[in-house]
Amino acid sequence: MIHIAVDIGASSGRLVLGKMENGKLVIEEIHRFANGFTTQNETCFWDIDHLLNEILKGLESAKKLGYDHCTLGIDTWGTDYVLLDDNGHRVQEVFSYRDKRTENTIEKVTRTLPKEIIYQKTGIQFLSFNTLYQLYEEDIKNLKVTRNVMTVPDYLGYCLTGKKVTEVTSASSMQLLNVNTKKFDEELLNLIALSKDQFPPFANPGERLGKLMKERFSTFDLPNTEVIIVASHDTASAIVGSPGNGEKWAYISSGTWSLLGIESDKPIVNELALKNNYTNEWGAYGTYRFLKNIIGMWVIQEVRRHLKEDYNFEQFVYEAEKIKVCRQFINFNDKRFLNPENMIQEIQQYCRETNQEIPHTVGELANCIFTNMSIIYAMSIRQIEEITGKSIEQLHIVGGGAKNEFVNQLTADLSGKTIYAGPTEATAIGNILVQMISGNEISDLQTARQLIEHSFLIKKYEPKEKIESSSLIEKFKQAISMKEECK
Ligand SMILES: Nc1ncnc2c1ncn2[C@@H]1O[C@H](COP(=O)(O)OP(=O)(O)OP(=O)(O)O)[C@@H](O)[C@H]1O
Ligand SMILES: C[C@H](O)[C@H](O)[C@@H](O)C(=O)CO
Ligand SMILES: [Mg+2]
Repeated sequence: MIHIAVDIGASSGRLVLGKMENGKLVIEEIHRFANGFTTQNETCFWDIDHLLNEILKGLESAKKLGYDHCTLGIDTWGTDYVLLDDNGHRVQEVFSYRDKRTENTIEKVTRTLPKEIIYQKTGIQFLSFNTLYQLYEEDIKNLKVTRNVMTVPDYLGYCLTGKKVTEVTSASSMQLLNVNTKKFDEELLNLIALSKDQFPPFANPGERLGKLMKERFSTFDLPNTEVIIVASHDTASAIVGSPGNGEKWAYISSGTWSLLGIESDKPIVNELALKNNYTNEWGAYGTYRFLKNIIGMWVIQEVRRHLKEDYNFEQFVYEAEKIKVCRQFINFNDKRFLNPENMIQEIQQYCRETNQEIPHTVGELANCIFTNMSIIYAMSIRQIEEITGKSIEQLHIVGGGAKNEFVNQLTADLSGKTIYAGPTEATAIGNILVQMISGNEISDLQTARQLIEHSFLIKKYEPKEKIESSSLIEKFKQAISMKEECK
């Protein structure tokens, strides 16, 4: 049986075909396209119709390759949503989470319901763009004509099949689900004037969504395509696709964001987790994604966009490696880096404000980003160990960022952990594996992960250079706290 993963991240989308061959999982990328939001009148939107079109182009490629029988799973980035009217039409364009309208919404909402209570209820980290805050800022006129609120992957599934569901791994990131009752939280819904009936019924990864609507997609249709509900939040699929084994592993899903955390069989909701802003998003098969959003490779993507010359990511790594020493300490998780006008100028301005050397060259900029990212990774690993009281032995870095050898080695050196880098398409792989488990081709998650280890190249990095990580992390902490005081 052939399976197709539709995996759409914030910077790129792809359709990846997966099948078993000689006891191994073999994948083939059949279509890739760029993704990104557009800014009109200072408002940031996704082009959802473009995404749908690209999915159809990918299906056409599959058909050209001779496939006519497959299952299909869709995952995308999280927290954004689509409002649908009574006719199933979009009420408005789909906002990007980087839109500035929610910049100060957490403060507004938590005046009514304190952070501690929201965290006790949801176990979800406070990010300015969680769906809760986006819906809080929504135009009431639009909400009045809204029949359904759907996440982006669920909406794309609806466009293909006509079936509406609320898949739980994406839904949990809304910060509207109660982690204790496992239902929508009425008090949170009241804050945004919505009722639970406006959300389609819950569905879990592995359930069947339905066949492609033939009447709508007659030219693109593979005659027997069935859409399977996968872990539709791309991070949840990436974690399914991470070949961790045992109890002592952590992961970084490294793409536009870096999602660093552990898989837990129960939510971890306590004071320390709240203080350090860790989330308990729901994962596939009853797991929890205890993790933290780190700003990730978005920073280098934006530097690349603003450079006059065209650089590729290999060149950034090459140039960064030439400069060994860390010259700046920057808290890239500060909200000023979420969507600045010009990332290069924002970094330089931060350095000016903090009396640090200003990075100018491509190598200096890349080194400063990659080094600080590795420091944040090492610090976060320590935080998780402190919160859980358990030590981590292996760190799996998956996603496009796993190709960054400089960050991989530096993270090993700074954290003292063994790093396993790859697969770089862990998200698409996790998407495919859920389809395979659903079709009884694989028995369970553990077997799926063994299959990944057996099928893909995973590169190991041992801590080698003795870096005074504690002193570097201390310097970073000091620089950050000085900056906090300056605010
Ligand atoms: N050859 C390379 N060397 C180093 N880094 C690379 C290379 N190729 C890609 N990357 C990194 O991978 C990132 C993109 O990763 P990926 O394709 O997993 O992201 P995505 O799926 O679009 O985003 P999301 O996090 O939303 O899923 C780039 O920003 C870049 O930093
Ligand atoms: C906002 C991000 O999309 C989200 O938190 C993250 O999990 C993601 O989807 C990364 O692709
Ligand atoms: Mg991705």
